[in-house]
Amino acid sequence: MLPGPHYDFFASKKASLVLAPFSGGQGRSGVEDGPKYLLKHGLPEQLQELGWDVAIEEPLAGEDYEKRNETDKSDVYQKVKRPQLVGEATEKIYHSVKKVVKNGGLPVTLGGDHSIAMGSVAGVFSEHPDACLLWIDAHADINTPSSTDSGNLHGCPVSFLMGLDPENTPPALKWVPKCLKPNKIAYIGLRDVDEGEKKILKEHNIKAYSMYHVDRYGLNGVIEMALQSINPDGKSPIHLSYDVDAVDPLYIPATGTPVRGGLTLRESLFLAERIAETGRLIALDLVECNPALGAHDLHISDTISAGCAIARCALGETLL
Ligand SMILES: NC(=[NH2+])NCCC[C@H](N)C(=O)O
Ligand SMILES: [Mn+2]
Ligand SMILES: [Mn+2]
Repeated sequence: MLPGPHYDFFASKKASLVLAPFSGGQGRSGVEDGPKYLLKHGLPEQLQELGWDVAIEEPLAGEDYEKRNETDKSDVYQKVKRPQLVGEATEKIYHSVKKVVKNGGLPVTLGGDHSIAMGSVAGVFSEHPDACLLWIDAHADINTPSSTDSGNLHGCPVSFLMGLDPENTPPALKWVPKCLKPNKIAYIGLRDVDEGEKKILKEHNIKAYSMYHVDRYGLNGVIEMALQSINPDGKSPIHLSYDVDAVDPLYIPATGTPVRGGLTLRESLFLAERIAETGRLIALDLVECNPALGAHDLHISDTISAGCAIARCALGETLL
């Protein structure tokens, strides 16, 4: 039977915006201003308008991570850049997200770069070990400390959550629990995957849908296949980790590692709507908006307004 429109996609409409103004997972400053811009654009009010109770959590308040990012050049472990900084920040985010979930809220973690998902995903999975993860991204972010070329930790969060390279894990990241099984993650939107990452994806038989698959089967088809593989009975809670660089830079230009040939704006929203429709969404990350990388104001407002729209769609805007 085909499901028609229905009501009540979210058990309780309590959301917490978990602010993660953090840039230490990569080298381009400005991404730490993502949360500030999203708030200024009215995200909290927009979600309230949709009937959500909106709280704000600031796990990183009171510590100047940006300053440390500039000054502490000794924070390197083998090839990995700033593990101490990333380790501390993500652990704080972990505790904050875990608390939100424990109290029955839906955490919307606003980055910052994608390294912060080590905190958000670990926080969600510690309360819901049966959850599954949809990773929307141009990149696979599954490099290990051994495979990374750039040394940037925003290219590695998935490998830490899976515990792929324990011998080379920097001490400051040892707190990250091995909580993600390879059959519980699927990717959509990939188009810039490193050779080492391709090997890892293949070795663990991870469901990875690239833009080729989006063209081949249509986005809806790809979402169905992804959900079928990570959530076959449709009962697992879903964590949606949304890197805005999955979207074509025509629509979201202000991001640190843009790659052409991405999702259209409409596709990017449909994806969020389709996950909302499952009624299983329990957490959302929205990462990699970098207002400093807009060439002019229109780039910034396009990026931030599309980011807000993705969050609204994931939280049910276009459902009844
Ligand atoms: N979250 C992101 N935008 N990640 C980009 C990662 C790029 C590249 N694969 C790296 O490991 O450095
Ligand atoms: Mn990316
Ligand atoms: Mn990413």
